[in-house]
Amino acid sequence: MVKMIDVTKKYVLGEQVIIANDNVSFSVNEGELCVILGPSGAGKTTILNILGGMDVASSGQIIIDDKDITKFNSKQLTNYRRHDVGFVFQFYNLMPQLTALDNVEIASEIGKDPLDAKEVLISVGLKDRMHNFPSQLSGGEQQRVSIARAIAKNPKILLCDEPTGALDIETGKQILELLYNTSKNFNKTVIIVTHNQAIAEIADRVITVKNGHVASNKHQSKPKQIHEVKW
Ligand SMILES: Nc1ncnc2c1ncn2[C@@H]1O[C@H](COP(=O)(O)OP(=O)(O)OP(=O)(O)O)[C@@H](O)[C@H]1O
Repeated sequence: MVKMIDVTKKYVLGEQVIIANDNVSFSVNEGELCVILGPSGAGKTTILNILGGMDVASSGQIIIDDKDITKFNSKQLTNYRRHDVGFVFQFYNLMPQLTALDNVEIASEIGKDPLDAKEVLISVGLKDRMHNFPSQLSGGEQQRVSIARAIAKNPKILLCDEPTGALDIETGKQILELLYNTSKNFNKTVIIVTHNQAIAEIADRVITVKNGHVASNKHQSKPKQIHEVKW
């Protein structure tokens, strides 16, 4: 369902050419939770940005549901970002002047087949906090809002860049559990980028990235449960 084939991304800075992704190939199935693991600078965020249509590959193909998004024009790419992809970031990126509910509704309204914003907020455990502003919520609660925002527009794929990076261990585990349940209950493909090895233990698939290329791609038939993971 999500397939990268020989994707290379080069950044040209004057005389300098930086190869952020070097012939990256992998695929992730529908409903899988995939962790892309690697050290700082390995090229993880670049992969996520290219998959999400926020950056363009220098070469290669990105097949999403049998369509090559590298062939999309800018309107098709905007539609793809709008309808097919949900993003979750390390620092939530919520709109501070809007309540949790409004933050989720504003995103769901642009979806073709959105889920009910209130129901999604209830499903992420925020039944009693949906009328609060982001500044009135803890980091973990804000991340739940941002996940609800991504889920509510009912995309095919959730792309998460260090979603637990700003959270303590326990809150981070709750967020991972939520992402795992999202992949299973909503049958979404969830891709998480992280440098935290422990997170990889809960994944259906672990893709390790080093110096811009895929060093390993492992399917885990029995991933660990969140409570078994230590970091
Ligand atoms: N816009 C850009 N212009 C030039 N170089 C870039 C740009 N974006 C990323 N790079 C370079 O590409 C390489 C991969 O960066 P990327 O952000 O994908 O790594 P990462 O694995 O996500 O790192 P981190 O975990 O630190 O976020 C790095 O060397 C980075 O400096």
